Amino acid sequence: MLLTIKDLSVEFSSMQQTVKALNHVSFSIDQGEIVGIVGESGSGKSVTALTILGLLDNNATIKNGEILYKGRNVLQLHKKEQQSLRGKQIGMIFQEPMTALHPTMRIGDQLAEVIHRHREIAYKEAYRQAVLSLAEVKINEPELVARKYPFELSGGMRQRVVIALAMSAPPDLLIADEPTTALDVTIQHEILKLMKELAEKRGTSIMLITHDLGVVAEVCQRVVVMYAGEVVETGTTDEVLAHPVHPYTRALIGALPDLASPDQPLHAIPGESPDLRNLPSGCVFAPRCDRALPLCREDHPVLEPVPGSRDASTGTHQVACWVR
Ligand SMILES: Nc1ncnc2c1ncn2[C@@H]1O[C@H](COP(=O)(O)OP(=O)(O)OP(=O)(O)O)[C@@H](O)[C@H]1O
Ligand code: NI
Repeated sequence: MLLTIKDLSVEFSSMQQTVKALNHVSFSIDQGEIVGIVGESGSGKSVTALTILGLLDNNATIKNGEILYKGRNVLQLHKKEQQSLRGKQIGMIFQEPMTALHPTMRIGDQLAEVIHRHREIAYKEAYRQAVLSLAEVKINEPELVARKYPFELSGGMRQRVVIALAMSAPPDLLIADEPTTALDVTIQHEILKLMKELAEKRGTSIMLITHDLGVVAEVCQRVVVMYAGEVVETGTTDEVLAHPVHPYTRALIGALPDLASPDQPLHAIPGESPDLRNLPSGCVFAPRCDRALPLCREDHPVLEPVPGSRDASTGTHQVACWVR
């Protein structure tokens, strides 16, 4: 495994209250694998990414767990080592491409600068490779674009540049947090396809954070479904989409726009996610669950292999639900 997260719990203290953002989160990402992390707003997707990257806010405390990257616990690295891990071994892409770009530096220079630093090659050669990397992310007329400033490009073009930057080291793992959310739908598909192609070509793993199960279905081999700071279901994308077990996963699938009958309204999931300052003692989803038993309100279910599932032999399909 390239990345293994074991039993990770993270809390934030703000205004004398404790927000339990992550509770015993465990999952792993294999070499070359594209894994989707899906869940509604506030489920802990970004906090998971920021913990891996060592970028948590100062009011965060890691209460429990470890994050093994190539067998080393990144939570025990010094600031300097974490910094060199970021960018060089683990690339990052966030929702808003402008935040990753220097506003007053030409595209080619930004890329060349990073390539020069990471690959330790002369600047002139780095610039030549920068132009090549623009061509690799399917930017037409790369020499011309290299001489432009970020504001001169469209949102989709900027995100392509950010992908080129993030892949320049080149990293073994790319963490992409809602990389296409700010883009319009046709551009979204192009960017996802590009990320998938590049990852396959280079053997890069991707942790793709999204609230959109449709995105997961399009590019991810495996999926981790999060709810209120917990992993509630995980497995191969095919298995989880075809045989979802957790009522929350089922609800997410039910909320997908039905391509066969586009006139159907979207099914929103009724109810609200729990208050992370005051979590229920039983299952976190029980208050919204239409199949909840008395047991579900009392006892907290943990992730366990789904009995009888196609993947049961390898134990990859797992669910945290009493009604499985
Ligand atoms: N610095 C912080 N201080 C206090 N609470 C925080 C802080 N950062 C995150 N949180 C809380 O942690 C929880 C998880 O947040 P996170 O950003 O991981 O959600 P998410 O799944 O990425 O949601 P979204 O889809 O909206 O990006 C939220 O309730 C959020 O309010
Ligand atoms: Ni987020």
